[in-house]
Amino acid sequence: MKVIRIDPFIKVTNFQDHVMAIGFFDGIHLGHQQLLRHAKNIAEQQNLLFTAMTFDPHPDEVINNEKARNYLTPLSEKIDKMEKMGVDALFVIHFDRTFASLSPADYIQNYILELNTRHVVVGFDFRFGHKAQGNTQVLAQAAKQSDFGLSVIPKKMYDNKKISSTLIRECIQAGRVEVIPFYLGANYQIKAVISNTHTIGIFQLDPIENFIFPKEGSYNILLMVDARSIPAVLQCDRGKWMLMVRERITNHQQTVTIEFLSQAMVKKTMTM
Ligand SMILES: Cc1cc2nc3c(=O)[nH]c(=O)nc-3n(C[C@H](O)[C@H](O)[C@H](O)COP(=O)(O)O)c2cc1C
Ligand SMILES: Nc1ncnc2c1ncn2[C@@H]1O[C@H](COP(=O)(O)OP(=O)(O)O)[C@@H](O)[C@H]1O
Repeated sequence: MKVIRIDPFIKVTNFQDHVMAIGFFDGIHLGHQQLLRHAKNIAEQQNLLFTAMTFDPHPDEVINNEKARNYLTPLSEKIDKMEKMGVDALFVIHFDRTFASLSPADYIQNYILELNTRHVVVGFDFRFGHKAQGNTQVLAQAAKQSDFGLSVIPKKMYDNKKISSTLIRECIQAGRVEVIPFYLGANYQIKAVISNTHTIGIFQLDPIENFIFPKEGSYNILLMVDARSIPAVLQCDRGKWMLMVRERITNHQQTVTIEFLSQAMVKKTMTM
């Protein structure tokens, strides 16, 4: 998969005709997956490239001055997941105040038409352009006028609620990691580094990148390390994440993947 970063000083010209899914896509949850699969199908039917367009950082970091925002999928993780969804090229637009002030019409002209997009795929609640003035109706009008295709994907729900990255963030932050597969289609995963050994079987874990962490507590997890998947317990106490593993781990100071399964009932607090 090609990753094409776009900022106001980079203009992409002569891009191959393609079908483009647009959105922030934090988490690539089941709603996003439905949308991306639809775009992939159309690209295959029409023999076009399958692309996605996302933004970095999140508009709220720029517009609402939200500092050090955490993500379900920080950009590198999102790139991995997009590749797994079969995306041929991912446009990553540097989201800044200049970009945010583009009108819906200018966004369509500069970032849809000039990129040779033949078909656009968005969700029912997609908004774009200055003050989020553009919506699917504006896009539908432009599609008619400028002769590109448009698919608007209906709301994907679970348990009568719209599947959304906000909902998933709230569940994780509340420690309800066991419900995440219903929304994400998989357990919630983060990447971290085993930084320190305290006593045999107890290690300190330091987050890398800006992943959202569950609230303090104890969690049953799977630790992916040394090409193994090891059941373990992760406990957070006063901001420090400690890992209790029964098996031998040699891979210190390396990046590991932690998959959250459920909250653990741990009576005794670990001693550090
Ligand atoms: C050209 C452009 C300008 C935008 N300007 C604003 C803005 O002024 N205020 C805002 O809250 N969001 C703005 N957004 C963000 C969108 O509302 C929306 O969050 C973004 O397009 C990602 O779509 P999604 O949230 O459906 O994934 C803008 C988006 C685009 C593409
Ligand atoms: N549950 C859903 N069903 C259908 N489309 C969705 C759903 N959630 C998001 N989308 C669409 O996916 C794209 C990315 O949306 P985004 O705003 O990043 O997701 P979220 O609402 O989860 O934060 C947008 O086009 C949006 O309309």
